[in-house]
Amino acid sequence: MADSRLAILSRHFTSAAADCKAGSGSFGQNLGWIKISPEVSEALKHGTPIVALESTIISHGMPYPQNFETAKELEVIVRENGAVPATIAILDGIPCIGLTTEELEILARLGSKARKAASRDIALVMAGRENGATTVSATMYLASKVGIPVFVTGGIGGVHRHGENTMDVSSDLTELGNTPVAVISAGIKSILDIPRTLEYLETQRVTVAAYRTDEFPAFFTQTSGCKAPARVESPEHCARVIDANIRLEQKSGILIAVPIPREHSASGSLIESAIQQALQEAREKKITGNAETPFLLARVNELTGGASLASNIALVKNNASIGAKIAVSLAQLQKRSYNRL
Ligand SMILES: O=c1[nH]cc([C@@H]2O[C@H](COP(=O)(O)O)[C@@H](O)[C@H]2O)c(=O)[nH]1
Repeated sequence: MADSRLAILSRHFTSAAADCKAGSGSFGQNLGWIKISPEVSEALKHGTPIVALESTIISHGMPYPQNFETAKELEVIVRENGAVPATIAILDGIPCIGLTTEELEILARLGSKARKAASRDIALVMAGRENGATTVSATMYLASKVGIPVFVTGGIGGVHRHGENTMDVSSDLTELGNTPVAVISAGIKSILDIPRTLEYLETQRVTVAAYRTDEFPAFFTQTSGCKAPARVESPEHCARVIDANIRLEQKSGILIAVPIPREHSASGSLIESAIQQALQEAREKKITGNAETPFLLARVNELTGGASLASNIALVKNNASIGAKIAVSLAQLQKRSYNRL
């Protein structure tokens, strides 16, 4: 129900934002564990569309200074499309919803010195007063805590190749099964096992749809050889799916997979052979667990002479523009429902 959605939003807002005395940047007495930027706090209060953005992509996904430039550009794109950006990270042990440019730069310069923080790591990073770059799972969790239903990233984690033996399955997938946030991504990299990832998402009750295509995209390439479980046609269509998920009070999330724009996917086969080589090297060097994705991303970028980084940046920007339009449509839909009450 729209009213319950609004009630949830307002509960989240009053408990997290108001108690945090959002706007002053100081911490509240009750829930003094999270900091919401004044701009995001205002947007939450007024039902202005917001797009959550993750921070592992900044620290571990790209090198400095391209990571800093991209992080700033993503926020500009979100704004140009009518939404408020909320980059999420943990700074000095405090989960932050909405970062200043200075904070974005701190994270970008820290790179892999920041801890790659998945959901399970949030408590550890807080307790240790560390800096944590949030992955898809941790960003989803924190976004949902404050009532942000739309989140843009590049790619999500998945079932790793040979996952049937190693059990290496990203917690992004289980978080998607447990947290009602819509993740807008370019699909899943072919460094992962895409068919098994789609199976696992089904098991987790995650709604998965590809944007204006029948095929599930593979991050650097528009195609993966896997049929998408469903297809969505427009930001309005995505917003209706998200709105329905909220009305149903589903606990699970939504994955919207947006193919990389064709002009940036040209180097797909070059990237694919680099991926094969990087996977081989990871096996030889016995690089596993949460170190594997950053290793593969960096190595593929080296092997492609920077082409993969350029594609990566292009697809995230495309996702940011579509994600912001989805957030705008969703906010309009919810306002219309609210006005009818
Ligand atoms: O193309 C990318 N895929 C994944 C990541 C990051 O890696 C995380 C998944 O890591 P793992 O496979 O260790 O769960 C994602 O949530 C995201 O933050 C990234 O930067 N770029």
